[in-house]
Amino acid sequence: PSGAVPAGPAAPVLDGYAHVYSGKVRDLYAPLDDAGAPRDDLLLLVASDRISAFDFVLDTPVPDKGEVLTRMSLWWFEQLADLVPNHVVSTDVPDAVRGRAVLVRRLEMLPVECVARAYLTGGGLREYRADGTVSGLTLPEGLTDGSRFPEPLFTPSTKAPEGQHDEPMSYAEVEAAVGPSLAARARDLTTRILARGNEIAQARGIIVADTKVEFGVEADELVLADEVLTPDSSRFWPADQWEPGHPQPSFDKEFVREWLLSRASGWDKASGEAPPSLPDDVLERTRAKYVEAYERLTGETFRPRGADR
Ligand SMILES: CCOC(=O)Cn1cc(-c2ncnc(N)c2C#N)cn1
Repeated sequence: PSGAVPAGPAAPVLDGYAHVYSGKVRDLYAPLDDAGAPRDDLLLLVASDRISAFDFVLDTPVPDKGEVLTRMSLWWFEQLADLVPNHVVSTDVPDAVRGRAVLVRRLEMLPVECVARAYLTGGGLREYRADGTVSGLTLPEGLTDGSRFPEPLFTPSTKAPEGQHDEPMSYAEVEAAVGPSLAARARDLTTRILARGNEIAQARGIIVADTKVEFGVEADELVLADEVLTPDSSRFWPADQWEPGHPQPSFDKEFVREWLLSRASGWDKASGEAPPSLPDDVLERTRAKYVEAYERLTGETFRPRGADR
């Protein structure tokens, strides 16, 4: 395919597992059965230490990022267990991915990126400025970058092929894709997950501006899959710096973005070329932000379990 999206480091080979699919920063495997064939009832979801910025997967991993975000997602699954069942089976995973992989039930996934937004920014802001709506929903006048919505909005999108941007989906298109009942359930759950996420996160100094969740279906019930309320699936903003009217600083990616846009990087974003490698101090400060978000949210000290990889 054209475009400068780098292939990124190949997914590691895992004994006893078949590689199924790689996203920008995560890899999916199927466990092999005794006959060496991929099982069809389980998957291994592995979070790498890769970080993406400005739509590029950077070539310098952030130490412990995969483990911190896996542990954060597992914690959120627990916090949300009263609201929605999830796909988690176990964290008994190979040493090579210890701490940053989860064994999950393989589900029939909804063909919808279930996005909810509590604040106006990014693609939603562009749409609002163009025609006063977000995903077909009419909004009050006078909103600006970073404005908080009275209630989280359901703004679903398609699952675009690798390397392309997701396209907004109207609610009617979601109903056509999954039926009115599952569409209503998905909208209700996605907005409640973000509302609950902000109740918990804002009490700990973090705004979750928006989030993307994925659901599978099991016995006509929606099951929360993928990762949930992490800085990779959501926009995390430091609550004490929130000020509508301009782009908000990212809780976790601000150091990476600032350095890449600074003269020090020698990178010209407009060139379309892949960004340069990040210096160690930017990697370390970014790692510290992921650890800080985890410790603030969970109240637990982050202790790496993963073997030195
Ligand atoms: C590389 C990472 O890609 C993804 O996580 C997106 N994705 C999720 C599935 C999935 N498919 C069946 N059952 C599941 N429980 C899941 C999950 N999670 C497929 N792609």
